[in-house]
Amino acid sequence: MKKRQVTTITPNPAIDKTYWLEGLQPGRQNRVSRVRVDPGGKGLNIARLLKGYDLEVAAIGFFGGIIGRELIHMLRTEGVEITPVFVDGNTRTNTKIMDPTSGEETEINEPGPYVGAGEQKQLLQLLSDYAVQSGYTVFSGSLPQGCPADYYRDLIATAQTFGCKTLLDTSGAALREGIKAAPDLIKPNQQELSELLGREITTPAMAAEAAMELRRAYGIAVVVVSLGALGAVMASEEGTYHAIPPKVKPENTIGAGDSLMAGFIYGMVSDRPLAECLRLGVASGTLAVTDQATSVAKPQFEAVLAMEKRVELKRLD
Ligand SMILES: Nc1ncnc2c1ncn2[C@@H]1O[C@H](COP(=O)(O)OP(=O)(O)OP(=O)(O)O)[C@@H](O)[C@H]1O
Ligand SMILES: O=P(O)(O)OC[C@@]1(O)O[C@H](CO)[C@@H](O)[C@@H]1O
Repeated sequence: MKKRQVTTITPNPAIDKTYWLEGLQPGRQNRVSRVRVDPGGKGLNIARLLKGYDLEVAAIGFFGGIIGRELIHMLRTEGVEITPVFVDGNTRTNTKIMDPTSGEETEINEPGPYVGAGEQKQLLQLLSDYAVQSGYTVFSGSLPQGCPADYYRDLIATAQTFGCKTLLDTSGAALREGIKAAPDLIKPNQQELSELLGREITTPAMAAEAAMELRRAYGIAVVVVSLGALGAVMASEEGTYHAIPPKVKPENTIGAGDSLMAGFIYGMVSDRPLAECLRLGVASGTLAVTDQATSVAKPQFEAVLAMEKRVELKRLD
């Protein structure tokens, strides 16, 4: 019996600083009307959400400087078990600008501190310690400077040797290389999928076709493609599905993908059929966009269950 249900791996965590600013003017002085600060980084968002959903979860990643220590403090205050690999330099601050009138969201993400080969090895070792105790390992977000594009491939291969299920949510070269390790699940969004395949994916039907193609080409058991307000499609051995969310008023869609992942993982951990995991994932993602925080400030599973009832599930194959 594994001690922990889920371990999330966040190589490039962040503090998210969100500004509310009407009519951003590049090249001019801009004054914001409101600001909020949240812990950020995809894997840390997933860990906080899963903790809020009452799962046994641990988080590991690279942290540095004052911001890194502040971030660890914020997470521990919420009761998230976190084991850092410390690096020189400062954990990044990612700036998000919300325009309340247009609804436009602008993201300015820093590259993160430099992570050397020794620290990369330390995280690999730490992952072995956690993978042996965990049912699922979740690899999320961009890689910091210094990490090669195939770093996730090595991490995933290591977790697989301990019989862990591996889930990957990243973009660009890290995604292209990471899928070569055949993780159990990937969750690109529409843009990440288009970039990966080198062609524009614009409809749920195209996304479903592309998801099936990726399963076949790389031996990935489950491919979920998130499509913003259109929900998400999934290709799996249990069928191809589209989960469609209800219409909601979006407050902040940043981190919605992490909430989708958290809902989906909750479903997997509780042995639900994959179509139900997708429905829970879309419910959790949709709930997140109604919250002003990047991801969700105070995740509660009862709210996900209420939203789940409003998500329509369609079989596509
Ligand atoms: N405008 C919206 N209305 C309703 N639900 C939404 C909206 N935007 C996102 N969602 C929900 O959140 C899920 C994930 O959204 P999205 O595809 O934007 O993820 P993402 O691009 O990976 O997000 P991020 O990288 O910011 O975490 C969707 O599948 C859907 O359930
Ligand atoms: O730069 P990355 O690692 O791709 O994304 C980082 C990030 O934008 O993702 C999260 C939302 O999903 C935020 O908390 C965080 O700032």
